[in-house]
Amino acid sequence: MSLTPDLSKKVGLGIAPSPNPFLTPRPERRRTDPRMVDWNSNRQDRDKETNVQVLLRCRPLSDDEQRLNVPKVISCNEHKREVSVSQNLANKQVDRIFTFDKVFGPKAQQRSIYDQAIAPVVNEVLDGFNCTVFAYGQTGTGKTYTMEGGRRNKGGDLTAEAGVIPRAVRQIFDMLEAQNADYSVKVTFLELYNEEITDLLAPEDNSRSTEDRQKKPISLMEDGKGCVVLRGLEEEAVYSVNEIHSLLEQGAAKRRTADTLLNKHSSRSHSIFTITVHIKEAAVGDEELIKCGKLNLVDLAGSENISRSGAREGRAREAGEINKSLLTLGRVINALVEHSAHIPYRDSKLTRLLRDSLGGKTKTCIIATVSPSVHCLEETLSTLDYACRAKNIKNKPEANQKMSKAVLLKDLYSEIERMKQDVRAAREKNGVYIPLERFAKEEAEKKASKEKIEQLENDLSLSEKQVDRFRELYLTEQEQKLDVESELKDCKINLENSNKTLLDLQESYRLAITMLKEKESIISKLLRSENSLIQCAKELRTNLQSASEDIASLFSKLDQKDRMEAENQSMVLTFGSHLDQRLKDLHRTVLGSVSQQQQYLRYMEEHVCSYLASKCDATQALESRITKMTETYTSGVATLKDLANALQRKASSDLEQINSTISLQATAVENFLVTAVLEAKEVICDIQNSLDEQKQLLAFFTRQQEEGLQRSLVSAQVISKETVSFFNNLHHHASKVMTVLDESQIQRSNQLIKFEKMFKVR
Ligand SMILES: Nc1ncnc2c1ncn2[C@@H]1O[C@H](COP(=O)(O)OP(=O)(O)OP(=O)(O)O)[C@@H](O)[C@H]1O
Repeated sequence: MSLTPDLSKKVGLGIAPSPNPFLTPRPERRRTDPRMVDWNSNRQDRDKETNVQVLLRCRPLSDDEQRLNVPKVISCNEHKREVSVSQNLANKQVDRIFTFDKVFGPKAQQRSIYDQAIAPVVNEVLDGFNCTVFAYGQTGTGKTYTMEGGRRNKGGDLTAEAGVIPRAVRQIFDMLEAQNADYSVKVTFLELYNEEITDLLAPEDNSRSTEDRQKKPISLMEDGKGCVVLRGLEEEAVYSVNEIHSLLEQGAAKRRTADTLLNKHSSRSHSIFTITVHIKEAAVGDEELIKCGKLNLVDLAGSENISRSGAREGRAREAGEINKSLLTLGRVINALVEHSAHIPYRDSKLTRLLRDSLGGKTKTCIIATVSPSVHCLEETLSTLDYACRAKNIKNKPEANQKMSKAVLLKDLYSEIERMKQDVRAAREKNGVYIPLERFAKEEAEKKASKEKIEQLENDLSLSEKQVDRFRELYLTEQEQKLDVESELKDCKINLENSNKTLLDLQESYRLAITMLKEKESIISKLLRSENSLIQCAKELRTNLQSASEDIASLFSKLDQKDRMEAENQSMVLTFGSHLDQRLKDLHRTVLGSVSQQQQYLRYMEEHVCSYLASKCDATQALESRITKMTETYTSGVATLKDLANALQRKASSDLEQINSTISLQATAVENFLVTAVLEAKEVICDIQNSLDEQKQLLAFFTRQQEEGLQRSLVSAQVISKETVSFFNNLHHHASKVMTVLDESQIQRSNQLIKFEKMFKVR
């Protein structure tokens, strides 16, 4: 930004001079003057592009916000130079991260911001550069707090809350004093309100009304070389920090502020405080050089959401103007970032004033301020996007050309001389107070004008004739015009009324739209919750239906179970009676078979006894016979022995007789043996027969026994099979009933869990 105040009117008259004060000529003259020495003509320096530095400062929650527990959506990481914004988009937590050249969180102190970010900029000013620091952000986020500070500084002492401006002033003076250099410091302080520039340092004209005083306008012009000239802007020479502070307070008090919903002391205008420093440098040969640097400190009005700031009518128009100029600033930033052929600087006075700071030769630093509150999320995101884009703006900072002191002094002296002549003429004469030389010059100009006037008079008489002709025409036209005018007046009144109604309507329309939107959102929320309720009710109904169905099925299962149990009971009973019957039958059969067997056994016993008795008799008879035979045999053997002896004694005479007797005896023995054998055979046969009989009887008894046993076995098998099948059936039924009961138990517990869950959710 190169703001060039018009020096023709003032320049620090009446202020006590410093030990070595000097005043600089108009900067526009400096640029064009061929006598100036370009001591800084360093090509590399010229072509060096630097990005605009962007800092981000997040203010702490205000006392009111803390009391209301307003949630924070911003978190700052000063170390990483990052700011993250937490957003809730469609029920999703989304974090957006922005990176800046420096980030200062809510706890950052005024001093640390200044030392880290602004002090190096001020050093550049003292090195002969033009620098701009401007604060940008939503209303109430701390732009004025950052630039000017919280509380006013007492005397020359800086308080902890002192902002960028008082600290920069202090640094400039401290450094100049430390350098022990000859210097001059001048300041301007202007306000841009509703596209009108006013001088905040202009002395108050007590003859005017308060309203007129406040609205003393400054015209903004261009010198044809792209430099902005502010005609009528007071440039005050200052010699101490305190002087600047009092000027600042004076100017700040004149700034337009208002109480809005978002800031009790909201600045309604943009303000630019400019400090111009001229420093005498060490002589190069005979030449003494003057270095010039300029620091522009800009506090922009806050961008605001008109409905949220509660601005109405005049305030709303004012906010509209603020937003319009900031919008143009945004368009300029966009055009610079996109390297557009046309940069719309001329679209607002703000961008015309900041032209050199955005894409020009100035070193620029933007402090973007944001609030951490969730209520400011939309504006915060817009500020962060804005500031992020601004990081890409490239400036080509160039140090101001140094001037030789001789040239500067010559210019100053001639300026002073001209002013002195004016003062002298004013003191000495009455009437016209101008020097003779200028009087002669003006007389010649007057003569030329007179000649011109005569010629013009001739032209005028000719024209007058023409005018007469036209006058008639004009009169008729006039009458028509009067008619039209009265109509127009009516129309204007109507139009004004319509405009007023339109504005009212627009306002009420806007209000209605916002109310409608709010209502729509409430209705849509209600609809959504109604739908979800209906959905829940439907789900509950289906759940209840399924539950009642389950309960019915449970009941039917219980009935079935009862039925089965009754059936089982009756089955058990019939089985019991059946079993009882069968067991009785078995018992009877067993008893019958036992008695039969006993009978058989008794019969067998008897039979066997009789058989044994007969056998005993037969054996005894056989034994007696055998005994007899043995005796007979023994007697025969003895007889034979006797005979043999007799025979032996009779010798061989009786041999034949003996032989015959022997053969008789042998035959008798043989016969006896045959009969004995036959008898033995008979006995054996009898024994055999009786044994066979016994065998057959025993076989018969055994068969009968076997059959009886078989029958009882079969009936016992049948009974056991039936018992087994009955118990299997019983077991099967019981397991079925158990599984049914288990299933129903699981189902019921699942349903109960579901119900519980559903009721918990609701
Ligand atoms: N970093 C901070 N620390 C403490 N208080 C702050 C801070 N920033 C701002 N504030 C306080 O917040 C309030 C609003 O600040 P300020 O007036 O500076 O906002 P602004 O951005 O200039 O608003 P507007 O654009 O409406 O002028 C003031 O009371 C100020 O003291």
